[in-house]
Amino acid sequence: MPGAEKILVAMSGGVDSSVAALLLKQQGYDVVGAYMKNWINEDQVIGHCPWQQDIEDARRVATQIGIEFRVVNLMREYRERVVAYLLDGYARGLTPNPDIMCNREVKFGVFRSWAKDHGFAAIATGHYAQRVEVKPDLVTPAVLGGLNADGTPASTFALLEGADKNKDQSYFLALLSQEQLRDARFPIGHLPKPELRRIAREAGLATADKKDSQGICFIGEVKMQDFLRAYVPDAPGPIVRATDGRELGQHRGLHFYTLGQRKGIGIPSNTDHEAYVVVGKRAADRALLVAFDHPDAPGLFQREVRVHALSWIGKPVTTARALEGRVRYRDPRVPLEFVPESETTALIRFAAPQRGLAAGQILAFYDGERLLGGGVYA
Ligand SMILES: Nc1ncnc2c1ncn2[C@@H]1O[C@H](COP(=O)(O)OP(=O)(O)OP(=O)(O)O)[C@@H](O)[C@H]1O
Repeated sequence: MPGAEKILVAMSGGVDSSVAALLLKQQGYDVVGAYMKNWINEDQVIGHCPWQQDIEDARRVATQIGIEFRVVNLMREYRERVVAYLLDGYARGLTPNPDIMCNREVKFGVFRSWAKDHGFAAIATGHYAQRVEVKPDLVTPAVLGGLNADGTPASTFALLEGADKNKDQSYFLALLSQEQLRDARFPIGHLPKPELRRIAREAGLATADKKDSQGICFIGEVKMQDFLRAYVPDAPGPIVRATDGRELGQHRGLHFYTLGQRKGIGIPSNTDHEAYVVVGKRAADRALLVAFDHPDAPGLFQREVRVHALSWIGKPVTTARALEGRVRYRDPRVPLEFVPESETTALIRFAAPQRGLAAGQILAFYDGERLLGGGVYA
């Protein structure tokens, strides 16, 4: 009986997860709310951290809804699995994606395990994404993560974009596995945001008018630049114009820059008001390569790219086929040809050249609004 299912709701202190908890409670589930304490600025290196306020907000909402509330301390795991990945990536000249890694490793990783260990059937979040059951025969049992006791394939789930296309967060779930999705619930994924706010106000939730969170997952309001300044040593080098090799200035470290970046390069535009954009990094002399922001700037646009660390939610795509891809959060899906080269790598041919595909970032694959999986730009 679904009414008896125990669900642990990840409550961030924001309005989306507040409404997620409310809806599950109204649907008759046995709901407990939990705030994940993942990153606290013990060293006071970085100023304002709103986590205490967030815990208070989450707790107040839990009380209003009438559910138990806990704080789960995952700081060690977060440091090991997300901060270490982040710092290692920057040290290697990549542009990591901590939000996506945090979802795979922490929210749907250790937090999910914690929930299962404590007798919960599933975890829920306030992501704008939709989980739907699909026919078992669409996915091989090996991918499903198991068979039922009678030998038939266990249920399979697909992940669809959130119904509110302006808020869709499926991109951030691109590296989830079938097993992780099986244990996940997205109670607000079918709602348009204005409707969600209305529900929150009508229920008088303390977070009804709280503004949406910004910045990277769990590092709270801290901007990535401040985080890097505090945790990665400076490694200066020249800023070089890619088109003619002319040195234009100095930078403090390649980790402050990413392919396609225009803001904060520190080199003024020329007299025609043309802006510089980052087009590459040269490891040998730590040069930051820049060019005027034109479609033909060397290295800025790519029609072909390789991805590695392929990850699939359902059946892996093992033969060349036409798919769609989202090259970054909030970009529209674009057509591409997926050409597998091994189990974990593929060559991607975009129908139209794509701008600023930084090594270390994630390409998410879609079949229409169904998220299939993702890979990391080489
Ligand atoms: N510190 C946290 N503790 C518990 N759950 C969290 C935490 N941070 C994020 N989450 C969960 O992950 C979901 C997506 O996180 P994100 O940071 O993108 O928030 P959001 O979309 O603004 O949602 P919200 O309005 O609930 O904060 C949240 O809705 C919540 O379920």
